[in-house]
Amino acid sequence: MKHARAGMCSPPDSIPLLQLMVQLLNAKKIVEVGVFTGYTSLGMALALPEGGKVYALDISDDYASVGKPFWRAAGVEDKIDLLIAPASETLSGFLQNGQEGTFDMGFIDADKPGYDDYYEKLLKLLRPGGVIVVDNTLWDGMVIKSECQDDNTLAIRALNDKIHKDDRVTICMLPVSDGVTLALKK
Ligand SMILES: C[S@@+](CC[C@H](N)C(=O)[O-])C[C@H]1O[C@@H](n2cnc3c(N)ncnc32)[C@H](O)[C@@H]1O
Repeated sequence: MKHARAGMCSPPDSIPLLQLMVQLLNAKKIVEVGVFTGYTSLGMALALPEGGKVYALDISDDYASVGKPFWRAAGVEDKIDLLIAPASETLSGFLQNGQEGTFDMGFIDADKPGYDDYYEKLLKLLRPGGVIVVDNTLWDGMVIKSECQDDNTLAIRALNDKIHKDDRVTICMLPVSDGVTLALKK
């Protein structure tokens, strides 16, 4: 909370939701795209069973290293693999090394123009019945304001429209925190 950019940290109400998803899915293998303070990684790792893993992807270790002391203090450091690189490359690497269909859950909370690519790659990486959790899908209400035409808003608006029509998934958009869409892979 003392970090200069603490406003990017996910709000507390997203943590019980993520933890419930981990338990409902009996998840053991999770990808998180966008780690920043490590708060959501910590929340999901605490809900994982022994042997479970969060693959935590971020482009910057400046941000991602903020959470490490908290992961250690909570005893979940060995449940989180921090992978520092552009998330698109890391996800492509997972696909290339045969991990398609092996993940239970994905959580997207990174650069908004990258969301569509992360969504497509996560859909391939998830097993049928796995869930992608997409954060910020209400984007502070800007998604319904036609005057908002910046790159971030356009990217989220386009992905919302695409997911709504996407027959590869069953969806539910929740008005939790800044809008959270759950997309279950059929
Ligand atoms: C909104 S923050 C994530 C907040 C996090 N859920 C938390 O609880 O603190 C977004 C993160 O996405 C990361 N990010 C931005 N572009 C990225 C990219 N191309 N690949 C991977 N991570 C990226 C940023 O470095 C930042 O840490």
